[in-house]
Amino acid sequence: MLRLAIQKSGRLSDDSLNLIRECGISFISSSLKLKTECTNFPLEILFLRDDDIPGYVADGVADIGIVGENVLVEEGKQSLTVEKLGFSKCRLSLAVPKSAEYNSIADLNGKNIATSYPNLLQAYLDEQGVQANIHTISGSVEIAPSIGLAEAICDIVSSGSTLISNGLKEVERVFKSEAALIASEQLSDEKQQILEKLLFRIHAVQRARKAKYILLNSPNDKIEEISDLLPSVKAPTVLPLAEEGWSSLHSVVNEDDFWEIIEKIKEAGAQGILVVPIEKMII
Ligand SMILES: Nc1ncnc2c1ncn2[C@@H]1O[C@H](COP(=O)(O)OP(=O)(O)OP(=O)(O)O)[C@@H](O)[C@H]1O
Ligand SMILES: O=P(O)(O)OC[C@H]1O[C@H](OP(=O)(O)OP(=O)(O)O)[C@H](O)[C@@H]1O
Ligand SMILES: [Mg+2]
Repeated sequence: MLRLAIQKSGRLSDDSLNLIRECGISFISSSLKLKTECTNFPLEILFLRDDDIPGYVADGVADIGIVGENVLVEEGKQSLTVEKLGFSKCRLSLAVPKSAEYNSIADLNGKNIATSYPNLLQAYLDEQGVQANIHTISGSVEIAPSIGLAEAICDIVSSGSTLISNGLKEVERVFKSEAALIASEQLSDEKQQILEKLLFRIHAVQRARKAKYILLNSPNDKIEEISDLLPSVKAPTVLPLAEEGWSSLHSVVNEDDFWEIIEKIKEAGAQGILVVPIEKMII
């Protein structure tokens, strides 16, 4: 059985659990139970504070984990990374009061900066040649300037609304982060095999998230032109329609290119275009 550590409750929790569920893995979860065994896959899930996850995985108490890269790098455990997972995207940024004059990072020389990420911040300040006093606090960092604890802060930003609500402006981006899957360096062969099975499923889910299945009707004399516009896993499927002179074309398109492709195939004569989500994609 492979032990997976995920965040009990917070910004990583829902997406971590959804990913496991989308991999077809079932488990019973309740907010009070901090450990659960999956019913149809050799996986046990531990629900922990996110800061503890890299340490548990490094010590082999948990075999794998899902954690933000910001926490991972802060704790000096980036070597445990297996791969990025594409959710909980955010950045670690420096911010100062909206009214403060700020021209460059040099303005932070000799200033007090409050943060929960002292290592990441120190590395950034060193790189920039700035000497400041770092005050480590564990949360509600955005309050620090307004209570006189610091002149600047360094904290997680996503939409930026927490900064705005607290009268702050973002001035420097220190680190870009997203959720990552991490694994212990001492997995047994058996556990390694389970991890590979899990990764196979994760990749199928991730590929499917980015892709759409597209179905359309095409006059037979336009099949070639439209097929050339459609990317696909191998080649588009072409099926005859009950109406003479028409065919149905099926293919897979990337979500990012999707609107551009639709415009082009419509111009080329495609009709009755349907776009449907894909649940899993194995290539
Ligand atoms: N606003 C956000 N948008 C996107 N991702 C975020 C955001 N805030 C944090 N994250 C990411 O999610 C992780 C967990 O954030 P959260 O705020 O839930 O942590 P926490 O309060 O330290 O939780 P815990 O109680 O587990 O210690 C962060 O380390 C970061 O990688
Ligand atoms: O730029 P925004 O979209 O406003 O997000 C940024 C905020 O999100 C996180 O806190 P969270 O809301 O998770 O609460 P926490 O302080 O309890 O961790 C982070 O610590 C910021 O305060
Ligand atoms: Mg935490």
